[in-house]
Amino acid sequence: MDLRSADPSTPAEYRHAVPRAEVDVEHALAAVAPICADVRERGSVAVLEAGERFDRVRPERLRVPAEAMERALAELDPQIRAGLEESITRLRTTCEAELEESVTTEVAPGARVERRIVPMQRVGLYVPGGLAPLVSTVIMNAVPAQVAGVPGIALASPPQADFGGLPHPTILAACALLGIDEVYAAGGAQALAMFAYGTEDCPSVDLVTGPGNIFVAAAKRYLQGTVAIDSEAGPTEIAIIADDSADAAYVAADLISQAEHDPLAASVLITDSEALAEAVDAELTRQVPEAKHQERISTALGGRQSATVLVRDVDQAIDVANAYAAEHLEIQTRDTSAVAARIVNAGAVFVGDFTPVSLGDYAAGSNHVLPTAGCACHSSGLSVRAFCKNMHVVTYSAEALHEVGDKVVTLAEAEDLPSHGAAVSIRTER
Ligand SMILES: NC(=O)c1ccc[n+]([C@@H]2O[C@H](COP(=O)([O-])OP(=O)(O)OC[C@H]3O[C@@H](n4cnc5c(N)ncnc54)[C@H](O)[C@@H]3O)[C@@H](O)[C@H]2O)c1
Ligand SMILES: N[C@H](CO)Cc1c[nH]c[nH+]1
Ligand SMILES: [Zn+2]
Repeated sequence: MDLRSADPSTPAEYRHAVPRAEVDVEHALAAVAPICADVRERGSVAVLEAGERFDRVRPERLRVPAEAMERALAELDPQIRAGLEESITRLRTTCEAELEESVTTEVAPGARVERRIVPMQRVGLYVPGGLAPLVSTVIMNAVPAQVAGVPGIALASPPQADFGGLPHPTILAACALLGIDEVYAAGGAQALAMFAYGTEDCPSVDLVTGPGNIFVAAAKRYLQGTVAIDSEAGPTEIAIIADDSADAAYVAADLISQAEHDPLAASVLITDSEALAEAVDAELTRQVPEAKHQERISTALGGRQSATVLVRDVDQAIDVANAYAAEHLEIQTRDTSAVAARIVNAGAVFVGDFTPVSLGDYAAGSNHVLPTAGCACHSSGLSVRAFCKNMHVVTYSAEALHEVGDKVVTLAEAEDLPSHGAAVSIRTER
């Protein structure tokens, strides 16, 4: 990979140590805007036509028939089923532990404020299916939604020309395993627009979640405001902070593992050891030719979005990592927990030699739908919290209102909104 030295200037400028992929969300917006507008205008037929154009297949209908789901589950390889069930169990354990309780506070006698946790009522889950059928993403989207108690769950994944226009059978099988029965054969921006605007086949949703390629990330940005989104979970990124104690073969394997997602995927090594950098490069040279998706991997590793960043020391490595805000950050150094404790910007952090990103992709119990393109500075990885809302439920007794009423009236007068005050005094002066 390209070797760059971190600018010795202020950490704020480290953001530019490694740029994001060439085709970033801004550029893709021009491609997705007309697709979304067309779906808004023409509904399902626009979704089907976009699928024909970009996925080279037109399913008979957008909604996947129940028998196709049942068949897919019946025909699912038992070993894959066992893997999915383990992934579901571990993620469900985490989601149930993270589910927040409603809390009631009595701010004064007879004056109660309840923070009620309420699930979204209808959500649209997106599961990528272009370069690889990401069956694990069905789990990452559906389990937190189900634990949150969302009553209306719809899922979309691209139609596959090899499967008669249905989404990949393992994706359908995972849906059936989880009891998700509202599934659509739609991908990319057109799928998200279908969820956001609704069509004659698919009622609109309150929230869209799930990762995707640059067009999916751009569609999320375009549709924000029409529908809530979880985060821009676009082309995959891995950054690794490693010192000379790291195992170069592990580091190279992890960089390759995420590069195989997408030619636009970013693999970034941040190290204070030139020897480690050289050893990782040698391992990449050895391992990449043996990889099934070596072309896609080489493109990703050779892109401007991938690099080895040479830093002065681990302190500077932490500053560069926090500025870059990777989707996945691995830490393979001495004293990994001390380094992990200083990370503030990352989609998820993987600590130590035996916690590779691939573990989190499938079965760690963490969620693999994570913010990319620097969004980890302000956005979170998908969790049960994304599917819940806080709603204050306020209940005052007459006595409690009398106790605070004059102050409410005073503040209303101060804002020249006297009728606000009158709505209180009509009660307290009776
Ligand atoms: N950030 C995360 O949490 C996360 C998780 C998993 C995967 N990913 C990323 O998701 C992506 C999956 O990408 P994918 O392509 O395999 O599947 P995808 O389902 O995201 O995208 C495929 C869709 O893109 C649309 N499309 C293709 N070319 C287009 C064009 N020129 N204009 C408009 N639309 C077009 C098609 O409709 C197709 O259905 C990868 O980049 C992977 O790295 C990210
Ligand atoms: N690493 C991806 C997030 O960028 C998630 C994933 C799904 N399947 C394999 N990997
Ligand atoms: Zn992955």
